[in-house]
Amino acid sequence: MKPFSLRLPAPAKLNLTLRITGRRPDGYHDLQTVFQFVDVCDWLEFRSDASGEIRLQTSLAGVPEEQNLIVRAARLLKEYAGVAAGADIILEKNLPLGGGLGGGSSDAATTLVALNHLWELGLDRYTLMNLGLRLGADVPIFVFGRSAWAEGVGERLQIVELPEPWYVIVVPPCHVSTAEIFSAPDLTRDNDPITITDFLAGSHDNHCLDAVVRRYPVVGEAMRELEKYSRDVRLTGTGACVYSVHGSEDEARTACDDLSRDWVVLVTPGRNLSPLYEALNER
Ligand SMILES: C[C@](O)(CO)[C@H](O)COP(=O)(O)OP(=O)(O)OC[C@H]1O[C@@H](n2ccc(N)nc2=O)[C@H](O)[C@@H]1O
Ligand SMILES: Nc1ncnc2c1ncn2[C@@H]1O[C@H](COP(=O)(O)OP(=O)(O)OP(=O)(O)O)[C@@H](O)[C@H]1O
Repeated sequence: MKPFSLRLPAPAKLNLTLRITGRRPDGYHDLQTVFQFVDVCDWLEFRSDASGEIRLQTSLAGVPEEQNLIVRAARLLKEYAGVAAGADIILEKNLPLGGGLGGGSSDAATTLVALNHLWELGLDRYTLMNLGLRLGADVPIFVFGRSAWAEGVGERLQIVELPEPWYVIVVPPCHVSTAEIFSAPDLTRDNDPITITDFLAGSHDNHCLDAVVRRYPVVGEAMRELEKYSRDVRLTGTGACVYSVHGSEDEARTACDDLSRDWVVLVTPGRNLSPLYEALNER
């Protein structure tokens, strides 16, 4: 029977490496990155109705409805598929803004996937990924839903099976604008490409790191704190979040408990299958 409502997660992602290999005429950058999901999520509830309107109830202050990626995703899908129905959407926002965890992009992807179900559109994942790319470079990976090696602006995706370690993520008290970092004069834009094998052998650079730390010293401070608990500490996306990699849950929870005295900290396992598709029982 046709479902009337759906409640689904919009998980965060981590960039396990982020390389900038060139700049395009439109100002966007060619990247190489590896995405993995984590178990920290926004939650969205969708109800389809006959109103024809898209309505969003949200705990997210400061983002006008017209600019909210959830509303933009719903309208884009409605227009693309010629849908007459409407939807009521409730957002429970847990992911930090401007954190490099891709929260807004993940909300948009969950919206595309959920409304494709509720409106019974039958669009395939590839079509939804292409629609998502119109909303942002990070949307396709969340529709794809599997940990991946990515090239292009982040939309050319290839599944990679990765270890699923525990991560401790520190959320520094600042918001980093992705556009600001990608337009920074001091960003190196002509780095050599690597292969997946290089990544798996330990090449984990994030080419945005220096530009971010220069502008937001507190991000560097957070990394130094994490380095007390792990030798493997990285920046996700253009920040602000930084994370450490741990072999066991116990080790990660100990670091998290200590760091929580002074920082906002999340502790979570990595996930090769997006919690979105886990909830839908799809792969
Ligand atoms: C840094 C990453 O998070 C890595 O996963 C993403 O590439 C960013 O993805 P996103 O936030 O969805 O990015 P968008 O909303 O498409 O773009 C935000 C801004 O970042 C810059 N941008 C983004 C992606 C890219 N490959 N090159 C860029 O130069 C553009 O100036 C753009 O104005
Ligand atoms: N549903 C949404 N959730 C969060 N931000 C949204 C949403 N809709 C629009 N935005 C806008 O997008 C901006 C970036 O949001 P987001 O939290 O995805 O950044 P991010 O985690 O740095 O993402 P990325 O890793 O993709 O750069 C926000 O500052 C906000 O203005």
